[in-house]
Amino acid sequence: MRIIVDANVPAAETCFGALGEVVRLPGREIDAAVVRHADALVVRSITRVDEALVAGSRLRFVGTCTIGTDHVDQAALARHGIAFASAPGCNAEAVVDYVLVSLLTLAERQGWLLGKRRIGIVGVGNVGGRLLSRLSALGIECLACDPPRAEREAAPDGAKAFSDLDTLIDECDVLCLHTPLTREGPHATHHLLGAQRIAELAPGTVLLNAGRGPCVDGLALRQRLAGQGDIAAVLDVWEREPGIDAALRDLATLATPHIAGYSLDGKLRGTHQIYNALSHHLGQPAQLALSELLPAPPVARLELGEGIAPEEALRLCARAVYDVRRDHDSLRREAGRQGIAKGFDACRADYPLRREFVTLAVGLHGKARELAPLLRAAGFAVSEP
Ligand SMILES: NC(=O)C1=CN([C@@H]2O[C@H](COP(=O)(O)OP(=O)(O)OC[C@H]3O[C@@H](n4cnc5c(N)ncnc54)[C@H](O)[C@@H]3O)[C@@H](O)[C@H]2O)C=CC1
Ligand SMILES: O=C(O)C(=O)[C@H](O)COP(=O)(O)O
Repeated sequence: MRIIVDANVPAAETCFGALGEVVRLPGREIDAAVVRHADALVVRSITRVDEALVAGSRLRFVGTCTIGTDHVDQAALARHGIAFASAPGCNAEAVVDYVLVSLLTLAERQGWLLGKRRIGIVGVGNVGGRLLSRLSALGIECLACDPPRAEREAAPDGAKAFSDLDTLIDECDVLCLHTPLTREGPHATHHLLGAQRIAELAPGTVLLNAGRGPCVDGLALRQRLAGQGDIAAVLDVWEREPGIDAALRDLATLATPHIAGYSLDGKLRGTHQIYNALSHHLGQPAQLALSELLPAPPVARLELGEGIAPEEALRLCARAVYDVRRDHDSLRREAGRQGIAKGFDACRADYPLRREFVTLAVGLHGKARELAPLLRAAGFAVSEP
């Protein structure tokens, strides 16, 4: 059994080595010639899995260790009788950490309080739903937009859990996009934020996209940022990755190379979900538990004494786990050194160790104990001695 695995999949040998011979390759080098003599293929989001890749191969299983599946032509796999699995929700907590750190960073730079902003969440699935829960627990006012869910979950009394996108644009200070990329159907998301909606954003709005790049019209956004300069953008995903628009990157307040979900925890969950799926496909029991793959966190504990303001405490704890400014700076630096596309990929291939908020235990002392509900709501493990 020959299993081709993307070189960016952590713990590949540990997991898939138990099921067959593992051959590791950079995702962009996985082509039809490589796949021809493989039985299983394990990818991340940068390998386009389509008719041209799989036709003529003896593949029986394809797994993507990612949430997004827009790089996989599932109809082509079905035509060739190839089983498919993805990893729903695997890195959703990491994306929520990314959003919180980014907004806390922006709040610090621009001099506002996150707690005073109204946040619109577009796409309320595994990522958006967790974001909504954490922000609501923090006492932050949120509006949620998810037309497919609104249709499925319409309440008999007509009560509305969801708003439409134009209401979010009118009423929110921050818009967070967490939609999949779809190009067809009544709720297609390609250029969901197109030129007209971008023109309608009120001055001062923050637009954060951690879904897929083509959900936003990058040219229209660049023109708005360059022309009026009165909104702010936090962009993790881009049209035409890795050859992204350098001018748009320069105009974004925070610009990162598609790493919102790149916690070690999230990546290992993705590997483990596909390991389970392939084991199941082969009719073998999965022997490895996820807990066996995760190391101890590098920063396990932080002690807070009194005298620290609530949002400052949040920012401090968040940055002890993950500081988004590092990823913003490394994209700029590596693009300068290697060119935009190579730099973008290099930042992702050599991504430093990052864990999730839940791995940080926060000790609270004296009056700082009052911060316990806030820090728990943000996702940290809090202990009050
Ligand atoms: N930047 C990054 O590193 C990452 C990006 N992602 C992206 O985020 C996307 C969302 O992830 P999950 O929440 O786990 O997916 P999910 O499938 O659990 O949720 C997506 C939600 O979007 C909703 N939706 C679909 N069309 C919509 C529209 N036109 N307007 C508003 N809502 C719409 C769906 O009904 C669903 O509830 C993924 O498909 C992936 O593309 C996911 C993980 C990491
Ligand atoms: O899970 C997803 O969906 C993502 O966007 C991934 O975090 C992207 O990671 P790569 O597949 O590009 O390594």
